[in-house]
Amino acid sequence: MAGTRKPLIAGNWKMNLNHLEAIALVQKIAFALPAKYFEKVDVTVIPPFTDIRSVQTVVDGDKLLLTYGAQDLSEHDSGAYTGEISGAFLAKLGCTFVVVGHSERRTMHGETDEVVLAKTKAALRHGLTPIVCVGEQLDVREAGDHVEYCTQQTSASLAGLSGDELSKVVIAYEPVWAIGTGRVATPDDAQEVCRAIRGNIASVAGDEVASHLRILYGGSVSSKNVAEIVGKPDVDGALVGGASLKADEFATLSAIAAGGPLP
Ligand SMILES: O=C[C@H](O)COP(=O)(O)O
Repeated sequence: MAGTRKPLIAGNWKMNLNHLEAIALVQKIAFALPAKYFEKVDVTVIPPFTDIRSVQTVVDGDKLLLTYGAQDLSEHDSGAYTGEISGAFLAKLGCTFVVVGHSERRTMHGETDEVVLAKTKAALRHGLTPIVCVGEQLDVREAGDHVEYCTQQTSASLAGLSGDELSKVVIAYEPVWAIGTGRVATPDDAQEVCRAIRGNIASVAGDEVASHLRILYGGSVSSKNVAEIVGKPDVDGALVGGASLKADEFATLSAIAAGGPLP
């Protein structure tokens, strides 16, 4: 992580925790992370849609410094799209971030780079910060094509965005083979791809935009490995799945990303 970029720790709860459990978890995380940590790290939680209003109430009521977001949004703003959620609704609920193109949505819901791009544009239209996910499958990694694959996926998922728009995006590199498997990429693996993604952004938007862009790593991040991963120069934080569901663990890894001390 370079000095000019503040690390971001984002806890993607996936389809876990109801709204009552969400309130309890947010309160525990907040209790474990007093204000001093937020000078050095941004911490956000990404609960299911049905929890967001409850999380908003706790964050606003207790004036918490952690932010929150959503796991997906519609590429459309309103209309006959049953089951979809507009970015306008998320903005109204005070969301800061929205995850776009997570590999679970790309794989299970057939989201293409074109859909990811449309959703990224929708997020930006509504003043949300998209966390755009890219990452290779195991066969791509084993063939040694992961760098090219991820830079191409990044280009296609962000195609045509202006430098100003790109400066409002967060990218998350999540090798699919490391998600939920306990098989974490090495810090050097994460650095290799994050560096290439930054270079790719620099080639289309210039060094200034690229040098301010936050690029996260995701895939089996925990308090045991986060220090080494975010210690790499082009890795600016983590998108955390399983370890974000336990308050102590999530607070500890956030504190480590802040440079300590442990809570
Ligand atoms: O969005 C988070 C990632 O999919 C990582 O999940 P994980 O930390 O459970 O491997």
